[in-house]
Amino acid sequence: MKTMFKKPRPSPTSPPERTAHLRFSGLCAGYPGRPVLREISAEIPKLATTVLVGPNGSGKSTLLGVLAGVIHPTSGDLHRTGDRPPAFVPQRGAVGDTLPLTVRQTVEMGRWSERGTWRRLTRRDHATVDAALDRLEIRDLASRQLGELSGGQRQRALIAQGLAQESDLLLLDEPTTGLDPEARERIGTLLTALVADGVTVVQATHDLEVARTADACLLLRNGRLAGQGHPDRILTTSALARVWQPL
Ligand SMILES: Nc1ncnc2c1ncn2[C@@H]1O[C@H](COP(=O)(O)OP(=O)(O)OP(=O)(O)O)[C@@H](O)[C@H]1O
Repeated sequence: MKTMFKKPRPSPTSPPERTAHLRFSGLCAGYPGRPVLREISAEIPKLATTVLVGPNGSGKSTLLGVLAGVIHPTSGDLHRTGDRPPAFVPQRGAVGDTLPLTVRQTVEMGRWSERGTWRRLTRRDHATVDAALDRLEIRDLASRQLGELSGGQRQRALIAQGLAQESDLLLLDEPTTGLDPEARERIGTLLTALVADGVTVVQATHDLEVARTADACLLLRNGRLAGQGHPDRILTTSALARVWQPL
């Protein structure tokens, strides 16, 4: 697998196109004894929101894991622009309720990749953590235990941890699942604002309403790409019926 971090230089003769933040081809990945992603080739546009849509088990989380660098592809090429590692916000359910961590400690973990696990946080790290808490409007929850929070509050703490990484690529696994409409809208508004601030956002979602507001969509079925492009063009009634029909 090749991973490139340099910004591609546009050729003066190439036609204008939306720059890709990530580009991958022939990507295969999975778990020991369980291949999941099969020959996926697609692009994630820079400074845009992209949704990964597909039935349970279609490979959305696995693809996010590959883009985050936590799952290594078994074959294929992955090219990434930007010089900071991606920030990955896992599914809320994947984070233990019983972890003895406060909200502030959870968000501080977002500085570990920069600072190292056991090094003291600098004044700048603390300022970054405070800014992330403020952005998610959870500064008043900073000393509460993660396990005592509501689902929406915990989700905001995990997103704040992602923001504290100060990456230009934010990957989120179902950030709005199980949230009430107000919490969902709050997160949607935040993600749109992040794009305006220079962040490329990719989220896996089951929420077709959220998906239709994205700039781009990758539709997955059984580990294969069933479509990519603007949600209006990809999430048609017939495509959804085809993708959701039993295998
Ligand atoms: N850690 C793991 N070890 C083995 N198999 C796994 C593991 N995680 C996921 N799988 C399997 O990989 C396949 C794809 O799972 P994945 O979580 O990527 O799908 P998904 O589209 O995100 O699903 P969902 O919508 O249910 O979250 C499934 O068959 C799943 O059982």
